[in-house]
Amino acid sequence: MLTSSLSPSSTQLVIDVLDLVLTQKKPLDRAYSLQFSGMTLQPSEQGRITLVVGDILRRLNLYCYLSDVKSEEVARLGTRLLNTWHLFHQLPLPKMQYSLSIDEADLAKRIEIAKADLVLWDGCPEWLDTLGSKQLGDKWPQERAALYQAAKRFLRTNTLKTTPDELIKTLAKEQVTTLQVAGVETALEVTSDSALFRTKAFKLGLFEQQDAGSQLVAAALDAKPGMRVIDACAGAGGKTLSISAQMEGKGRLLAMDVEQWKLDNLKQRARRAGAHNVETRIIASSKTIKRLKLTADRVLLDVPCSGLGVLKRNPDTKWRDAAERLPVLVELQKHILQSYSRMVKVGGMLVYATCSILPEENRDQVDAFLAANVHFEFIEDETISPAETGFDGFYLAKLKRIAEV
Ligand SMILES: C[S@@+](CC[C@H](N)C(=O)[O-])C[C@H]1O[C@@H](n2cnc3c(N)ncnc32)[C@H](O)[C@@H]1O
Repeated sequence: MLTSSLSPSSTQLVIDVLDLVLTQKKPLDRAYSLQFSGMTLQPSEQGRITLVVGDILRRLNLYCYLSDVKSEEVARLGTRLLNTWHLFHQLPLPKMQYSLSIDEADLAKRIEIAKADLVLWDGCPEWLDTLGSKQLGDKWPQERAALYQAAKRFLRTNTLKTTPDELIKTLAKEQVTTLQVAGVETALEVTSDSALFRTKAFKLGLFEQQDAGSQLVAAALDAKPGMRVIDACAGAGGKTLSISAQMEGKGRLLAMDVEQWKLDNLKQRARRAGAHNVETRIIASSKTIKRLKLTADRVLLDVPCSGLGVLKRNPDTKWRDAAERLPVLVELQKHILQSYSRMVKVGGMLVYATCSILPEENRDQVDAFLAANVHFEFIEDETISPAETGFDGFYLAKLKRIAEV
């Protein structure tokens, strides 16, 4: 958390970013790029702004209650929200020329009331609490509390170019301090406030920023050099690059997606990482999948999902009603699993994965698939719990094809 208050100009930037997200419904990363482009902000100040925006979005309903400001009033009453945020975190108020005052006695009363309402205290919207309680039962309160914590920063060592030990030393020379992460071989946790993307180590492709949980999902694929591997929902390639390193850059790794701009981004990242065995292919129609029938030793289906495991990193998702989108996503996941599983060869393995912790998107999907596809066998599954690991939340299931049909 901050140890000094925001400057007046940074306070205004926080209000402007929040307004873009909450009133104009822009995704958080888009709001940052709209707000920061063309500005010459010190990386440290940019870091402080993103820290405050992130914290406010993770517990928006709490801060709105404490300041008596509605989320849609942020442009007009944002100074009161920000003053409240500073007082709540025991920081001096920002020195703005004009700002709305706070009744400190009323704030103290509100804090006591909020402490007694754990759903509010954990910054959880009602729709999410209902969904989480229904699907996770007793496990939900601890996940709900974990999901308002700030996301830790993790790196994945690019083992095509270096080792975790070497990377720790290389980064230390650039004033980036890191720690090894127990149980995740390639992961380092960043413990300094450094701007990672400006380091020489990043430009040389020695690491990628990737959550430790996401690294575990990619590792579950157990891809070996020389195999034919398909990452069928590759996006911008977070897991693809990790898989390429597992394969030591040898064999064929096909990264597919329905969005070309993501694959273009992936190609650039692959070049920097020296991941020369990555090939990209747009999924233009069902024919793209049919042509690859029974060809792959490994298939990763990192399907589109509610993203409810990664709310620490994407807290704006909390304030869009994802419950409405859930049935559509569940249908799409079902379709992808049924149709894309055709690409696995006999004896090959499929990994179905989400960044959700909801059983409906996870084990329920796998069980329904297995019931309808006796030529696949369940190996094992794992839910990576934010509460238990401190990582983002993921699910992965390993399935083996035992016959053609
Ligand atoms: C969870 S994201 C993948 C993240 C990526 N694997 C990573 O590690 O960075 C899901 C991806 O599925 C893609 N997608 C959506 N519909 C799809 C479909 N019908 N077939 C394949 N990919 C799809 C999305 O464009 C998105 O990039």
